[in-house]
Amino acid sequence: MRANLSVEEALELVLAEARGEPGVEELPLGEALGRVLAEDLASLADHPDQDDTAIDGYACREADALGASRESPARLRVIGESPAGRPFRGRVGPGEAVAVYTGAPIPEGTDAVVRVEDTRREGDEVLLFAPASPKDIRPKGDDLRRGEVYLRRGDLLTPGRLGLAAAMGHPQVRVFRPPRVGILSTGDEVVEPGEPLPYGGVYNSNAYSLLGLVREAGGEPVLLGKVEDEPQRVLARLEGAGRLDLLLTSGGVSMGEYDVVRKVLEERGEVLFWKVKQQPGGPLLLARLDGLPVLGLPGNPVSSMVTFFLYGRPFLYRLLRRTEPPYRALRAKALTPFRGAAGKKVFRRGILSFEGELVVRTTGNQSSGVLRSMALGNALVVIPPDQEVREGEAVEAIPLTFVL
Ligand SMILES: Nc1nc2c(c(=O)[nH]1)N[C@H]1C(S)=C(S)[C@@H](COP(=O)(O)OP(=O)(O)OC[C@H]3O[C@@H](n4cnc5c(N)ncnc54)[C@H](O)[C@@H]3O)O[C@H]1N2
Ligand code: MOO
Repeated sequence: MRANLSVEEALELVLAEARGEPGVEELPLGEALGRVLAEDLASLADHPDQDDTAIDGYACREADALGASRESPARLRVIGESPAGRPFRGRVGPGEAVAVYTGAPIPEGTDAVVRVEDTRREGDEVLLFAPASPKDIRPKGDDLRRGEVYLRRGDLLTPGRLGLAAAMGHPQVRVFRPPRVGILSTGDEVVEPGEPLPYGGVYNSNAYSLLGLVREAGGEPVLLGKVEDEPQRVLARLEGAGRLDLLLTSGGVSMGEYDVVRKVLEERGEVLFWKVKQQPGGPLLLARLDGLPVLGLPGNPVSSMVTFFLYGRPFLYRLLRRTEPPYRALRAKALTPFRGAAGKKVFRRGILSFEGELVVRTTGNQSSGVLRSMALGNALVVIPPDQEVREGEAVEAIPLTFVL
């Protein structure tokens, strides 16, 4: 077992465990928002499928209205119209024009359009007060070309990408099934919300904050409840959980004597590392139990969230072949000081906002037991080992919400 790793070393070992293949299912487009594509998607059509007009107006030959103006308008004969969806099928000759509407194909024989505001209709004729121009013609395939891949395996289906899949002509898409992530809580003091709180008790917040983080990262949380003190029971609980891609345990990874999960992992599985030079989340543990990767998250509510975010989320992104990174760091100006720690990378909770520039301020009490910091904050402020951040200095801030 390795111990006292840097954040980077620990992440590498966690990612090396992400070897599974999530299943694949086909979904109607309308149900695929927030899912991850399991296939490359090529366009089934050109868009536009013909040269078309970007404006309402008249299509004609550019040569027929050169130099047209209020004072000397060009006069053309209107031989038809081409609304979107009912294109004009004939051929347009010299001195002729066709009324066109945004999105309609450019009629054969024309090479320019003039906007309706620069025209006046007089019966069968139209007066053009400005030259017709090719600049408002959108060439065939301007947006999408048939056969070209615009969405890739591993792309998250955002609203824009759902629309793009539809624009390419796909009624359904193949997406990855969300990896199943077991969440097992430990600790005799932990009780479920709704139960009476005994002396020294604490409500099980970790199960729900982790459930949220797992779902946000594209996984399917499987709540496994709380384990009692016997190793056999822990194993039985896991057997009843069905196939899992990752197991999260919360609590019982520090120095305590009463830690049944760590005992099970040490005796029945293989502990790959324990302890990372970071705060919060220092006692993080990575193990394998019958081939199942296990992240032993520290019990403190902030620590379990931060460690899942920094390691569990990248693990799920790797399984899902995600094309975007699991998080991005931004540079912001610190409006409050942030304390660092000797020999440890520190992740403080901050509120990131734009006030003429990106700025970040502390959420207040930074104790690992103060979950309010994660509820109030929207970013982790990263302080490298042995450093401090003073007010006004630039810091690295990682938004906790998804940034494309
Ligand atoms: N002598 C030492 N003590 C501690 C060390 C250390 O290195 N030496 N490390 C500290 C750090 S850092 C952390 S983080 C915690 C990690 O502790 P455990 O993972 O063993 O977790 P517990 O002791 O079971 O609980 C810690 C804390 O979190 C609360 N908790 C636990 N589970 C839940 C839950 N599901 N929902 C809400 N809150 C939970 C628990 O009541 C404790 O208050 O250890 C330090 N100690
Ligand atoms: O490092 Mo522990 O994770 O403070 O709270």
